[in-house]
Amino acid sequence: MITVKGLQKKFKNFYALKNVDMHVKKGEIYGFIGPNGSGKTSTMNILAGLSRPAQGECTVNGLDVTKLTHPGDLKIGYLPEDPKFYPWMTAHETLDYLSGGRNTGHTGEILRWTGLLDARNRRVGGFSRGMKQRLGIGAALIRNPELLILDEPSSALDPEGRSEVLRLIKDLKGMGKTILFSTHILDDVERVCDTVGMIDAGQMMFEKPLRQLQKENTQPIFDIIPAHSVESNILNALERLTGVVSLTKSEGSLTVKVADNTVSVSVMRFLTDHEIVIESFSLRKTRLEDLFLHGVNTK
Ligand SMILES: Nc1ncnc2c1ncn2[C@@H]1O[C@H](COP(=O)(O)OP(=O)(O)OP(=O)(O)O)[C@@H](O)[C@H]1O
Repeated sequence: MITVKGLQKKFKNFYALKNVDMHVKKGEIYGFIGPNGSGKTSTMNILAGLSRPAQGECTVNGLDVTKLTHPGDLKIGYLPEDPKFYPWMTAHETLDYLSGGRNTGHTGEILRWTGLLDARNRRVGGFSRGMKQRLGIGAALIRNPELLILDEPSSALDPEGRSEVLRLIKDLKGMGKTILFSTHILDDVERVCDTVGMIDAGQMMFEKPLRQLQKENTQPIFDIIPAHSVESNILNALERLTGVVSLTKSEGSLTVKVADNTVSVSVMRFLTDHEIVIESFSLRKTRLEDLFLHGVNTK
């Protein structure tokens, strides 16, 4: 759906984008992450046909965006970082206006889907941030595009508003749409994305399926919470088990560092043999948050 190669963007003498490669596949949710000022909006504006790159190849929906005569030719849905609406229009009037007065059935559907049906006759000027954002997503969908580019759709919202927006993004995927969205909230990426691309200072740091990223960064550490306290001689025996590298005990939980994931079998067997009731047994995953901080700080 989107292929970007060697993308550069220059503002006077400053390169906001130095070398960006991206591949967004049909039907996926792609999370575009990066710290403030890293180049997410600059990239997305180019992809939406709103700005021209200094250099690089950029194909969106089969069209070369560097040769567009009008952004509307792209047939995508675009939600800017801070969507603006006429405050005196109602939600219904806004969507009707954006659809060019066509497709009124679709407008009703969008109002229902975005949870704005009851508020359809209220002026948008009085809408909360979350309502405006949902209206913005609805507006991006008004012409039924296959690809949606959403710039920070959830970042300025409270947890409930974020959950609602993430639900809409998942729904869009269910409708067969392709979604590229930017965010700096890594939890949101972990909740909905298929692929993650990370940009820092105008350069892509990585682009990988979320599952692969999580797998590659899984640490062989088990966090075990026993239901009752475990005697120290049993803990010592557990620490001596083949494959166990170290064991640390803290406030009712055990941190067991192992050589690799397969050691889970003998650790579980040990716990069963010693009739240790456990409340939780989990393999620790490196959170995207850690990767992000690591990637940014070790550059
Ligand atoms: N019109 C402009 N003129 C000059 N510099 C700009 C312009 N637009 C963006 N920049 C600069 O380009 C860099 C990338 O900005 P961009 O808005 O793309 O980042 P971002 O990742 O979207 O940041 P944020 O998360 O804060 O929105 C920043 O250093 C920014 O100051």
